[in-house]
Amino acid sequence: MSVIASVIDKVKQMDPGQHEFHQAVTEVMETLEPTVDRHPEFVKGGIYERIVEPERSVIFRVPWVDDKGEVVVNRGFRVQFNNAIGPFKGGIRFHPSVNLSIIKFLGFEQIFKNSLTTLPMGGGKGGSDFDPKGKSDGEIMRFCQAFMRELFRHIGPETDVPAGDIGVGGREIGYMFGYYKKIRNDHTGVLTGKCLEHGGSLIRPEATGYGVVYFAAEMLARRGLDFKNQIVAVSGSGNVAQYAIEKVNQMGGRAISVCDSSSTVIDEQGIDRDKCCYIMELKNVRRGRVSEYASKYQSICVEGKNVWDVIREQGIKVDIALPCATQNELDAQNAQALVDNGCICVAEGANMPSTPEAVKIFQDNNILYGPGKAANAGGVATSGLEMSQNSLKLSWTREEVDNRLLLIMKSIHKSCLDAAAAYGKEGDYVVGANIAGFVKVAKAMLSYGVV
Ligand SMILES: NC(=O)C1=CN([C@@H]2O[C@H](COP(=O)(O)OP(=O)(O)OC[C@H]3O[C@@H](n4cnc5c(N)ncnc54)[C@H](O)[C@@H]3O)[C@@H](O)[C@H]2O)C=CC1
Ligand SMILES: O=C(O)CCC(=O)C(=O)O
Repeated sequence: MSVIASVIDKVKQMDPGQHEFHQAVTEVMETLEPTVDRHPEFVKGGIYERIVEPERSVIFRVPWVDDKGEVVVNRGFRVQFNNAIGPFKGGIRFHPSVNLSIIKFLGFEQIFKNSLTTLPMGGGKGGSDFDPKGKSDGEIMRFCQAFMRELFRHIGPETDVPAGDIGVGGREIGYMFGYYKKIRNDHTGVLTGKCLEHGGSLIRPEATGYGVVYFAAEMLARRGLDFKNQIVAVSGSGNVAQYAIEKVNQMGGRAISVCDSSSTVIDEQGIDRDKCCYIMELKNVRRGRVSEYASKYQSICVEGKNVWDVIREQGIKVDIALPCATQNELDAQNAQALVDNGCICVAEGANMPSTPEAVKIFQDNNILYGPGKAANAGGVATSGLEMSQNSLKLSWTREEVDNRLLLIMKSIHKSCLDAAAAYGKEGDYVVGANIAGFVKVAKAMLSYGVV
């Protein structure tokens, strides 16, 4: 049995039931096969076995008091996966589905994504099964403080630097940072995604959504295409989706969809600047449901279905697909429908949103397919820029950060293509992203000896 197959087997045996983690490991490991012959030193150094095992996983109790005065207990996680090239770095997710498998898959992906950014950041991820939906602001604050009451002892600006993810935005980062500062008496860059007033970076809120569009534009340019007049389907309606829509509009495309966990809205006229501002206010301030959009603007609203189901069922024509909601949201049936309807490009704003079967369909049909770890790396890259500004005690302008983001996305795109070509898989962004991200981390791990 090859070293790769035996590593995948061992992960499945050691961690039965961690389906998302198995999926992420299998997807990455299978594409690393060509590195085995090229780098016998990686095999000898046990790199393949070591890279699938987190440095450490912390699981902790998060007790807090709700508005009725009752004690609620949630579970907290921080998986510090790999710090070979820099401090552990990756977001925190608050969602009822969170478990160890999901946090491990996200932390594992983060290793390669962060390596691709060219910045010195290792991979980690955290979160809780806490459900922010319907909670008051006071409850959110008390939960964030309770979460940080344990997390603080595991993180630090040179150790592990968390940020946001699903259910964690500027408000939550503010509550967590405020509590960290209070109990450590230390105003330091221990979290990113902070508000501007306490050390955040301009463009960080926009970075993941803008970055995914910059990445897609690079892919399209290879075929002499761009965003102008393209019909773009976006899923989700949170941080990544909102700024992806904003950038699609700026680049002359027409974004036609959003969704949340209750419903999907399709607006074939296009979600223009004003409608996008409405969604931002609805989601970030009023914390309402996307179905409200349909009572304000002429559009289709379908309850209980995601964007990709609705697009398939209604036969809606889409040129570019940007899945920006959550893992495994886009399955084979919906991928086939996109292909059949003439879709030319899929760039993932979310982490692992396409199932393995969907990815195969995109690749078999020569669709420009940009996997999340490359296409959505602009968020963490800009977090890296926030860390640099915090260390320098400086704030860069909006233009400066946006320029750096654009250059980083171009560089990630090139690294993917270069690595794919170097390993005999010309044009394959999946192979390219995995190998380019992996080789740098593997070399760093090797240089430390067996630790
Ligand atoms: N925020 C960031 O900087 C980055 C986020 N990502 C990924 O992007 C994705 C979205 O994250 P954010 O926009 O930050 O989160 P968010 O919490 O701001 O928004 C998530 C959106 O997805 C929707 N959603 C979640 N689960 C869903 C489901 N089961 N069905 C339908 N809709 C669902 C939510 O309703 C919400 O609109 C996640 O996969 C995250 O890991 C990736 C890189 C960076
Ligand atoms: O900005 C960060 O550190 C994390 C972003 C993130 O969670 C991700 O890239 O999935």
